[in-house]
Amino acid sequence: MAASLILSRRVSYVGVSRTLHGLAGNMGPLCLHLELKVATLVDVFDKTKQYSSSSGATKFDFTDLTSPHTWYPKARSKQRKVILHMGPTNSGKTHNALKRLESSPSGIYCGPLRLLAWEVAKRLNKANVPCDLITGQEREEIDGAKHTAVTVEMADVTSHYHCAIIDEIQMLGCKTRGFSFTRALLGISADELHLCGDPAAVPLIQEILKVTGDHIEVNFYERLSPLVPMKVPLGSFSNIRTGDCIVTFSRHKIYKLKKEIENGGKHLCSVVYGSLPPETRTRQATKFNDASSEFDVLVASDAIGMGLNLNISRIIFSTMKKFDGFEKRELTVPEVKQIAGRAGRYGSKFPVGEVTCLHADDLPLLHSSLESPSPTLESAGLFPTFDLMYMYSRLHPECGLYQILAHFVENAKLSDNYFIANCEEVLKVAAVIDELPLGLPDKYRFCLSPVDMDDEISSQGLTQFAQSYANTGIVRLREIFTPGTLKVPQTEAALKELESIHKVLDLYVWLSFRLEESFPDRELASSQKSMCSMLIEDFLERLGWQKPRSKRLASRTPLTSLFRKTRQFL
Ligand SMILES: Nc1ncnc2c1ncn2[C@@H]1O[C@H](COP(=O)(O)OP(=O)(O)OP(=O)(O)O)[C@@H](O)[C@H]1O
Ligand SMILES: [Mg+2]
Repeated sequence: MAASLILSRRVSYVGVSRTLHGLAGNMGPLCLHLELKVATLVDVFDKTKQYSSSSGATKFDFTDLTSPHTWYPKARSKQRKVILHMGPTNSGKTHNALKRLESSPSGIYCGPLRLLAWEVAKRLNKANVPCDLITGQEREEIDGAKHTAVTVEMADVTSHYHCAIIDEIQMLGCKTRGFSFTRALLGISADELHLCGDPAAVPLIQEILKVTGDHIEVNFYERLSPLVPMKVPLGSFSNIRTGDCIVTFSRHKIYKLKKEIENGGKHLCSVVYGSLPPETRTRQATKFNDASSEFDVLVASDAIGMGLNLNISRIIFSTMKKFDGFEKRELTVPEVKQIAGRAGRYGSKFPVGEVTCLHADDLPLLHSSLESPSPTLESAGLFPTFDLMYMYSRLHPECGLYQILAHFVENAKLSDNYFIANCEEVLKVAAVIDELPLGLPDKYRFCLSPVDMDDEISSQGLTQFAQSYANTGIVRLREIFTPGTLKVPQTEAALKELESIHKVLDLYVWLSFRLEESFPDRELASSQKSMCSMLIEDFLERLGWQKPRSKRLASRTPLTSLFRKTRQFL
């Protein structure tokens, strides 16, 4: 497997500030728009420079982030009607907001995940409302579309819409990605802005919007179908039944549980976890949902908490603790509710959901969490815009991006409603990228790419892409990747490697959308990404107990034909 990805140098980064640790692990697929063109920035800079250089004049403090609502003049030019749809999971919040979007002349849906953006684009197009899809790694344009479904980082704050939706708005409190939700909340220019999410976010949103002059309406929702917490634990895997979803928080445990359940000889398990390619997650979910498929049980991590429509009858927590990147801790109330709420989806074949734990000692925490309200959100994430960093860099040309970012993080002035985003992942990339002869916009772009620097293969991939780009201005995929060498993984370690290769290819596609001429092999990267997910899925089907070959084959497309199909794109 390693032969397929030729990564020459190891990544090393030092001096990442320990004070920047946050709760969430990954920065995720970020993409801030560079809202002002560089030429405009220079104009702005020249106007502001006089403040910072002349002795008696007031100094312009670039780290003053106390009025972020003023960063978005288009949104401030009108009074928006902001409609909050607040309630527990499965209460019809998104559905109602989407109804409004569908009937509006133009609009945008902003979701936290690619899977949600895909689902919304599909739903609108099916309803004969042409809808584009734009995520960090996809651009699907439909003729005549006036609607767009995006991942929140891609929200356009320079256009005007009749209707806009920000889904899972409570994520504005997320340590790493929250700032993208804040940006969308403050920056989207729309007549109507619909916000869907947890009621815990209501007071903070009201507080934030006090200064924007927007009109706010709050609608509270009730769950559409009952969710019943069980008094008895599952106890043994022999009690597993069709429609169950077992939740655990490590990849290794997911495979262990899948094997254990399948070895019982009664059920086959689909799996869903964060580092699986999103298209694989969707296909695993589809198999589980399909009543005629043999995959009738799901083993999943909290990646099922958002974004997938699943026919789950019962959620079973195998543990109430998870490792969050820093420590092993108990699940929080919102986490328990979000995951448990997946059982008994309204309109699915299991209209009543049940929830329990594998072990009896975990039941008290499950019950108390389900009965408690989520703690009220206190503040929203914020991140300095590129414009501010660029202007600061003009005054301090000796500073690399790492130093600029660290300066902003340490010195940012914020009002009580905001916290500065956890930039640890960004700083790790900055430390590597600062070594290369690149301008600030390029460095910033690489820093916001969806790279997992804790994954060795991914971080090496990013380093190599950036080095080639800095040295030659053009990055051919074949320099680091040999097509045709991917194989079905035989071990869990090989599977993990294939997932990482998928991430590197995904990163190439992401870069190709921002630096089109320098990353010309998008098609090859995309076809190899598809190949990775097919091989991963093949591994998943082979794992564990196997039904007689003839029956299994009937429900599967032979891998060889998939290979042939993919090769057509090479
Ligand atoms: N009025 C309705 N008519 C038909 N189906 C509905 C209606 N309201 C909701 N649904 C369906 O019920 C399911 C749950 O609705 P929805 O996704 O809007 O819930 P939600 O409150 O946004 O949940 P979550 O917090 O999990 O995102 C969806 O499959 C949706 O299509
Ligand atoms: Mg929803």
